[in-house]
Amino acid sequence: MERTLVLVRHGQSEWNLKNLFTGWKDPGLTDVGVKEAHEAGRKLKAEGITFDRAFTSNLSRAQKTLDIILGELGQTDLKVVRDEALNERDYGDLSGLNKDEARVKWGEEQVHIWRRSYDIAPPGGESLRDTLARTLPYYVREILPEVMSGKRVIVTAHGNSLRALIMVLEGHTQDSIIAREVETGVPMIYTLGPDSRVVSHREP
Ligand SMILES: O=C(O)[C@H](O)COP(=O)(O)O
Repeated sequence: MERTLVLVRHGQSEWNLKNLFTGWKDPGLTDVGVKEAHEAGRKLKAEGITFDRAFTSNLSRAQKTLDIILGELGQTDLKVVRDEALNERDYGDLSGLNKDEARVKWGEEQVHIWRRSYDIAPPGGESLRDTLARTLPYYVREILPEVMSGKRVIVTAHGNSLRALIMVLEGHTQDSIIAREVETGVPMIYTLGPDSRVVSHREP
């Protein structure tokens, strides 16, 4: 049985372009972000992949990315499930601040720890562990059963909500997840085995 799960980080957002911490804030896609989403859809089409189920967050950049991908696949009628469990990591007090200015204020190392560590939360926000604590139960409860029943599933979400899921899917440790970057608009195609573990992963 085919068990396909595709994860896509939204295309470039207005705040990615401005280099601002975004988290639960809701900026739209830039023109580049829209292009990246079309490109993601075209890549999936070239792979011959269509979907039976689609999940996204409560934030417009991920929703719009999904709409564009489904448009490229001729699947605009597919029902989309939106849930804040898939939202970006809450960046707390950093939300809206410039990432370079934050490095000047708090130092390169501290900002990197807030952005990439597993268990150190930015002030007033969520660590990756906190993010995992909401994305993983949602994945197990809502998404995984669909994949395991042979439905082809797409999830469009965010750099850190996806890093949380990827940590489990790719079997990263708290150390190895630090270096796992997720690019905007690049489809990550996973095939799962009968025990729900990943047997293959590619990024066309
Ligand atoms: O929320 C944000 O600012 C970005 O989408 C992801 O941020 P990061 O690259 O700092 O993890």
